[in-house]
Amino acid sequence: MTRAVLSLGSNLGDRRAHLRSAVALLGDSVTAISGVYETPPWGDAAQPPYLNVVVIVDDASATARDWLERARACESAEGRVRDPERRFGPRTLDVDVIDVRSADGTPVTSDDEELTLPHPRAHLRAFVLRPWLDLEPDAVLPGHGSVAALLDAPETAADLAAMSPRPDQSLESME
Ligand SMILES: Nc1ncnc2c1ncn2[C@@H]1O[C@H](COP(=O)(O)OP(=O)(O)OP(=O)(O)O)[C@@H](O)[C@H]1O
Ligand SMILES: Nc1nc2c(c(=O)[nH]1)N=C(CO)CN2
Repeated sequence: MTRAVLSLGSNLGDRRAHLRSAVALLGDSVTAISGVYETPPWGDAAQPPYLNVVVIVDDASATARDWLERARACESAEGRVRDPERRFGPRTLDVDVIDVRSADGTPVTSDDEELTLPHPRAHLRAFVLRPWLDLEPDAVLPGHGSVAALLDAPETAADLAAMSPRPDQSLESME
């Protein structure tokens, strides 16, 4: 497997610094970084807004499981503490594996609780779909259709309207 779409989010501490550190840790595998968006918290409203980006990563030797391990390593490096009482609560860094493709472009699917692919809630999250669409206007989320259509759906409308581009927080100079 070679290519993955990762969603990075932060709403505690120096949010941009956490995102930057994660991109640096992912290293040469990063092939594209979206613009940064300020986004309303999804799933648990009583927390500060997030900064979110999507990155595309590519590594011919990486399995889907390797992308999960790398995502977890980024979260640990940024001091992510899990609160068992708040599934979608605040965090220094969240890195989710959204979509993985094998070398020929075939989507990798998995029902494993440890690694579900595509990510089971990505189709409901404007904070994933909007920056992904910026990078790949023809993107498709396997099992759910085009990312552009998902962003037109009522499920994502309110969050899409409430999120805003933050060019002042851009990570692009790291590419
Ligand atoms: N596609 C995936 N990407 C990241 N983690 C996943 C994925 N599928 C399953 N998991 C599992 O989900 C567990 C919980 O992850 P985490 O605490 O980051 O969840 P969350 O970010 O609060 O919620 P969400 O998964 O909805 O983004 C992880 O330990 C991981 O093993
Ligand atoms: N806006 C936004 N909301 C979230 C995010 C995130 O990255 N951005 N991550 C979460 C963890 O699942 C829960 N809610």
